[in-house]
Amino acid sequence: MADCDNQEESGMKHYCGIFGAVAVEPWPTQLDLPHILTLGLLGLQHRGQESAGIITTTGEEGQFKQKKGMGLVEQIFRNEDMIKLNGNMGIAHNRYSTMGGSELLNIQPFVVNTIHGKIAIAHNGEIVNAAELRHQLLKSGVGLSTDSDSELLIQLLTHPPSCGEPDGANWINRIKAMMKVAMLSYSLLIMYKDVVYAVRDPFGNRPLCIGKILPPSSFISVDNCNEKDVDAYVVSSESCSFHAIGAKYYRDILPGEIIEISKKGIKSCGIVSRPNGKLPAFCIFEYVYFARADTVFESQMVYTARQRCGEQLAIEAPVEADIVSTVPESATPSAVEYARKLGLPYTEIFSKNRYIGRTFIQPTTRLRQLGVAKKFGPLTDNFAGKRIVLVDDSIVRGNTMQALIKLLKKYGAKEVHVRVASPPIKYPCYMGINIPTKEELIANRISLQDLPDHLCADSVKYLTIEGLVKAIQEGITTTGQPIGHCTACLSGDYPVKLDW
Ligand SMILES: O=P(O)(O)OC[C@H]1O[C@H](OP(=O)(O)OP(=O)(O)O)[C@H](O)[C@@H]1O
Ligand SMILES: NC(=O)CC[C@H](N)C(=O)O
Ligand code: SF4
Ligand SMILES: [Mg+2]
Repeated sequence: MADCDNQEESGMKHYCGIFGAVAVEPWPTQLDLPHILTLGLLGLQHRGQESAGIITTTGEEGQFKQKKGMGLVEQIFRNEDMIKLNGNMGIAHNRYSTMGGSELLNIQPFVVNTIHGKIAIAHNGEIVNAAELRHQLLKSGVGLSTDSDSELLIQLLTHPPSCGEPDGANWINRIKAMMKVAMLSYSLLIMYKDVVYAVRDPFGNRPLCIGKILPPSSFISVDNCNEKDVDAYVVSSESCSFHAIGAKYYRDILPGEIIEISKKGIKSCGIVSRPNGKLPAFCIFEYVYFARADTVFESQMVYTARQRCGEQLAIEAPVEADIVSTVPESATPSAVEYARKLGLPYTEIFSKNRYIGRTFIQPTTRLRQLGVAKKFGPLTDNFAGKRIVLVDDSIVRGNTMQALIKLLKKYGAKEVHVRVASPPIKYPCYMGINIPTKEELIANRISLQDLPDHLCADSVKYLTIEGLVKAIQEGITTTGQPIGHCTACLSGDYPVKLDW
């Protein structure tokens, strides 16, 4: 049996969070925009912990104010920064780097000067044809100052579209021209003078939704309110960030849609279609693991979608046991529902230290070999002598699962049956998620047959791809829109043909 105790990395990481806010007229707004943006970013902290930035403007003279820094939101934005960032609108970004190192230079939002004034951009995703776009831009005489793919998008926007601009800058046409050449994935916020544009790539690979801040005493519904009832519009990678600022989820931005937000309200400026009538490819792992459970995507709460995955897992892979438990956090809704479906008691067996982050400095070898014991403590009384079903949302390298089972067995578990609420991850992702190389993925290293032995488990079963897609799509109630999800890391079926 291979020993993974000295490997600490776990999970699929690297996805950014973007957040924007525009106060409605009259300007100057009475709202505290810098705090709204900071709290918005804080609600998206799980999506990016390397660095963060906020850019605001009064929207009047085209000037931007900015604050950027390495680290967590709380460490970067201080009260004195809030005063300096005062404005009527702004965009913000939490970063996990996918292209371009994790350093000051690459912190977003990016700003450039154009012939019409400054523009700023915040990007979540990864451009799959970045190498080709970089080459074309450099060849056309554009100088680039970073290795980031997001800089390519802002540089593309500085170019007037081929149809020309007889009446001055036409940002919708520029955005559409950029969307024609930049291949997924991107959810974007673009700020220019007194307008923020919110954009999702035609496949809708990364999420983006709109919320409304209504007056605190308002009883008006978010769907039926007039524009004059709204204090501000907010845009976010996930609706979970709306709770802390008193905003209500209004709707998702559709795949390929361009939304214009100004002090007058929001306006949809059209939808850029996908090639050959292909279906959308919203990342299914946003549901499985990335997003916070209280987020709403495609009209359903992530927690509820995860519950359905657990229910489907119970249908596909039942097992006789005394208790069902979770690998906290993101697997919990699936575990709870797996237990309910099979009529087994759900019991917590781990206490998780929530303060162990990714930036934890590598300690000495002796301490490092304690592996996940730094992250999880066993609740021994709850499981000693019992047959356990341990549910996790995903297995990537297998480090977490192997170490946890060893811990459970060491403290007296009788049997441990692993049930995974998503299928084996076999392929890399080129769309903004840093999945380990093919060779590091446990599904490519160890056969299903040998996996229980490798993990020290009594049995291991995964949810099927069909089961996962069914569980996710069943809860989507929006009508009239095509539904489709990317499952490329599970199936090898990528939304666009890749050249490498
Ligand atoms: O197979 P591995 O490479 O070890 O990674 C898999 C684990 O990583 C993730 O959890 P994570 O601890 O990142 O966060 P969570 O609290 O959201 O579950 C995921 O939920 C699995 O538990
Ligand atoms: N994870 C992301 O969405 C990253 C955005 C962009 N590719 C960057 O590296 O900055
Ligand atoms: S390959 Fe996997 S992680 Fe990447 S976008 Fe598709 S479903 Fe999401
Ligand atoms: Mg986990």
